[in-house]
Amino acid sequence: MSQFFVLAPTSYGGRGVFASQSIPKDTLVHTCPAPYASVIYREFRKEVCAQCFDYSFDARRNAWNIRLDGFYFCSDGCLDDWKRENPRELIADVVSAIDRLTKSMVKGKSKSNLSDFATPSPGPEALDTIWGKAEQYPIRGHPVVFLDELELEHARFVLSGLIRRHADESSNSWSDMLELQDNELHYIRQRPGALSSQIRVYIFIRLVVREIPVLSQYVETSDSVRAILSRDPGNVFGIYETNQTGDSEMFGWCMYVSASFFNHDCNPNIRKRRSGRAMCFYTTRDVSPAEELCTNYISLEDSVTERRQQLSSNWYFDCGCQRCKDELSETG
Ligand SMILES: C[S@@+](CC[C@H](N)C(=O)[O-])C[C@H]1O[C@@H](n2cnc3c(N)ncnc32)[C@H](O)[C@@H]1O
Repeated sequence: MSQFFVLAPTSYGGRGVFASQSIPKDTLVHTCPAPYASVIYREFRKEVCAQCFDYSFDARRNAWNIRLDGFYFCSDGCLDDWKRENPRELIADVVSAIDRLTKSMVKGKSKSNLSDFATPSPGPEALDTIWGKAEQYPIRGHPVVFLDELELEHARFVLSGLIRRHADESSNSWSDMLELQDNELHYIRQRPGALSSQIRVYIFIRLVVREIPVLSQYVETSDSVRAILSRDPGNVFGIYETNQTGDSEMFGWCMYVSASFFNHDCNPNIRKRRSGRAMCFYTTRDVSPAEELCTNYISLEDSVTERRQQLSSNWYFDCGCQRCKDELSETG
């Protein structure tokens, strides 16, 4: 995997990343060059470069930067990189299908047709049955399923993953993505309404791709959409400005596959830094061989109770780090 580390099981939380040698402070130990799937929130789409995710609105000229097919770029270099790395015509077809369908959504309509998908605290079998029903839901002859703003962002995120799957068909990138931890049950059990929301997203995606055969093959069953949706919670990274200040805004979110194996520690020894499209990890102190390399998923300034609460409700795990153990024993 890397000259610096190996992936191995931990005693407390699935797999982790362990140093395979001594690593000095401030070493770049890993770069994940690009996300597998990503979305920039609608309100930032004209202001954030679609390629390098930098805030690129030119306020001095009060003008948008370079534009192509509804995407905005900070430079010709970013535009060229984007054209080289992405299937432009396919993306344009998806964007125009989303725009068309969004215009014909009628608020409140069709939500009621989907009420039989709601169920409290389902087990794995109940989930399979519900998703099976969603696959049979007739999309023709019904009003377009209504998605709220965040559901639309989820649909865009999943579609970016399906487009990536198609574009990278000759590589192992889809099977690599499937290696990420699946958090479906935790997420759905903790968030009432999450399952019916995911089903609406799936049905909307079926509508988006119904005239796009290279993508419609991936939604005949719900497996691929479900695979992305169930790896989104607990694995994705927010897109923030690179020179992050305390009050920096989140522009959207990304799924970085090889960057998602670092566990959390409330006393981490690596830090992440986005560099354009890439996510980079640096050591924050000297690391010994066999030490686990851990980053932090949350702010480290909060109390042990607050940190554990955040990790439990937003990341779906009870933190097993040494700092939590020490502070919990101090607080009794
Ligand atoms: C982004 S993944 C990290 C890689 C993961 N361990 C795996 O095997 O794919 C986040 C998940 O790792 C586990 N995890 C990470 N940090 C942890 C910690 N400090 N305590 C307990 N579990 C942790 C949790 O299951 C969490 O949902």
